[in-house]
Amino acid sequence: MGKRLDIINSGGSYPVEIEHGLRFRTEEKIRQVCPDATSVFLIADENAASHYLNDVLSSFQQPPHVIFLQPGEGSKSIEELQRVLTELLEHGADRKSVVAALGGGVTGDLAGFAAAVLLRGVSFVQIPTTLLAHDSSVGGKTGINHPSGKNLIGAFYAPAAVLYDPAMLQTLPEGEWRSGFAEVIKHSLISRSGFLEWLSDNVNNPRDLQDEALEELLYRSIQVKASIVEEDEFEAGVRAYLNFGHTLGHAIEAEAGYGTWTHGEAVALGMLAAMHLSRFKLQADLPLENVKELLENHGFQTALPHSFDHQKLLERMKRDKKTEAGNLRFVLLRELGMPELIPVETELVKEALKEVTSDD
Ligand SMILES: NC(=O)c1ccc[n+]([C@@H]2O[C@H](COP(=O)([O-])OP(=O)(O)OC[C@H]3O[C@@H](n4cnc5c(N)ncnc54)[C@H](O)[C@@H]3O)[C@@H](O)[C@H]2O)c1
Ligand SMILES: O=C(O)C(=O)C[C@@H](O)[C@H](O)[C@H](O)COP(=O)(O)O
Ligand SMILES: [Zn+2]
Repeated sequence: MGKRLDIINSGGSYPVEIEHGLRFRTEEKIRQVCPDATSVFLIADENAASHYLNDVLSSFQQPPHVIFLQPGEGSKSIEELQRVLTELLEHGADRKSVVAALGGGVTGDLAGFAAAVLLRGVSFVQIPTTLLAHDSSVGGKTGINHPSGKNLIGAFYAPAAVLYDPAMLQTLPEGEWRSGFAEVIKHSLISRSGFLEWLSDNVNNPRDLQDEALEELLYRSIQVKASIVEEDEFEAGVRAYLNFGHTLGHAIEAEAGYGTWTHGEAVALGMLAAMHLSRFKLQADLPLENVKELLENHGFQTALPHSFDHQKLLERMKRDKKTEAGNLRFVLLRELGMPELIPVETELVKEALKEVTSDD
């Protein structure tokens, strides 16, 4: 049992290990990739820590210093970054210290950015505890939010290792399984690897998957991401495809107030809007109703509530990192599995917003 991928990047490569029970071997695994580490600092989401911190700590001979993070998107802030950096410095972090993130995407993004800027960079290890973090822990995007928009401050900073123990997902609330599954669906829609077919044949509810089947799901979804980030680590081209659904998704998250919508819920609606845009702009013949039904079957909201002001969403979208010279660019699908990054006229975006807005 257990699976491993090695992600090749500009720094060499790093392992992504997926194995039930891996949390009990955390120190050994960190030492394998950082043999001369002077100390380990664990940045831990409070909810994840309440279930798994003792297991992780039991793997250490010398217990690491633990910095707790309050659960929620609000922790991806400049204030929390400052607090974490201060605590790392006050507890003697040096250039050979290792920062390890125990939690979901929020913890990984914040801790990774702290590791990237602390003393101009210390080693970083991801210990993901959510389904969504199969996406966020791989590829080296780290960062925090700004009141203007999601992830507007950050750095590409690859982990030294990703230590994924899927047994830790068992305590995830329903909505967090759903949120993570949106990124699984995203990977399936942008890839021609047969993942979409595999998913519909093998996964009814990700929560019901037993040990090996869950490892297989994570492995296959990470494989899609890995092949893209290996080709384009710093998003000069094809990596933007991983942003399918995120132009509107990020705008929804920021406009609703960080944490009101989960990342995955917002991305799911963003994917539907991007598919409408693909119809308008590329005359793409996409199975939109099937994808909508798939999302509904997994409990996603597929209609944008009337409370969202379309003009405000548009203004948010214009601050997206893909925007160039004020022109919105979207990841569209020419057909399933064939994403492209395309400039889109504001009028078409308004039409797509109307298409996804709730009738009642
Ligand atoms: N860096 C990237 O490439 C990338 C990719 C996708 C998403 N993201 C970012 O990731 C974030 C979302 O990540 P997330 O969905 O993991 O959210 P999260 O980190 O906020 O975790 C979701 C919730 O689950 C709780 N939790 C975590 N692990 C748990 C466990 N094992 N048992 C019970 N509860 C647990 C947390 O306390 C939190 O309440 C967003 O900020 C998004 O922008 C980053
Ligand atoms: O890894 C990537 O590249 C992604 O775009 C993955 C996304 O799922 C993720 O939400 C990412 O944080 C978005 O990046 P951003 O550059 O749009 O902030
Ligand atoms: Zn995402």
